[in-house]
Amino acid sequence: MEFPIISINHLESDFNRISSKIFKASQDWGFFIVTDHGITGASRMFTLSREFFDLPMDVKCEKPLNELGVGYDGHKATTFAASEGMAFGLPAGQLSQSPNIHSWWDSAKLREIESFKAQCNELTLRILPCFAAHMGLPASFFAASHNQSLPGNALKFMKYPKMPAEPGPGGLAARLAPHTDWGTLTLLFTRAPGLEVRDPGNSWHDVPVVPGGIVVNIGDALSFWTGRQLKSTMHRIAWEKVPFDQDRYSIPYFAQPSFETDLQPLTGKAEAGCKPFKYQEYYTSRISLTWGSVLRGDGKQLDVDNRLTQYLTELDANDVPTE
Ligand SMILES: O=C(O)CCC(=O)C(=O)O
Ligand SMILES: [Fe+2]
Repeated sequence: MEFPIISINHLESDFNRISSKIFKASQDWGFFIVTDHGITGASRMFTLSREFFDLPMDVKCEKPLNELGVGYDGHKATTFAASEGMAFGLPAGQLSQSPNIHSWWDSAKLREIESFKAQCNELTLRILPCFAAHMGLPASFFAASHNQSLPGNALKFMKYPKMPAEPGPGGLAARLAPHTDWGTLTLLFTRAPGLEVRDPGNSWHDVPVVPGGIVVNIGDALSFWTGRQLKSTMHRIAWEKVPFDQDRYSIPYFAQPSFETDLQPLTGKAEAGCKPFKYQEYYTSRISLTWGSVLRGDGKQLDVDNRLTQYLTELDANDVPTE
């Protein structure tokens, strides 16, 4: 089974053909890679990411991640993730007003982040109409709920630091445990292998590294909203896929609908237990499951991880046959 790689150079002029490929890949895999997307500046983002993560830990920790998805999400070496992150949430143009950005991110750097976020947002607004078109909906149907109000779309710099030794049996499960994303679409910038996804046959499949390509995946919100016509697919970064003595960097961009978006299943398996709810309800439950202890500052991460693992297992059981 070939992992879908789709050039979107002529998306607007050859809309039916290219949007069909995107729709089909999202139904079958929930994942695909886009090339010829026009986004520039990813290298500069990786440079900023490295420079920031190289700062001393106590400096980075001054502004820990908040519930609006802004700040440093560090110290994580748990059963869920062995990573640190710097998240830039909020709707377009609002970062400079956030009290949660460390001063190392001066106004010039924040302008660069905002302009990269704006390019990612534009790409999101090009891809979302592909789904609407194939579901008999107005082109702007999904796009209209994005980016004007909270929570906005989040760019996140991620570093999975190298480890002093290979984790043994019973040690950390993965650099990033199997999970689904919460929002509508994720764009992932990465140059390093390591990401695996569930393929349509439910086996783990390596996501190829395509130079200049962006990995795109469907998140839970879009999957619920489309009555699970589009798949929100489990993905992970296993230890064996990245040498333990190497750092790994990546930059996901998480597009999200506004909090008040009603995720009423539009079509499909609405009757199969998909109850309607607002995106805010889902966001709040996922943020507390994933980052609860980070936000409370009590360090009880393991407990949170167990609940998240259980929750994701249940979600997985609804979506795909168990092994
Ligand atoms: O770092 C990666 O390649 C994947 C990141 C990811 O899946 C996530 O942050 O949700
Ligand atoms: Fe993810």
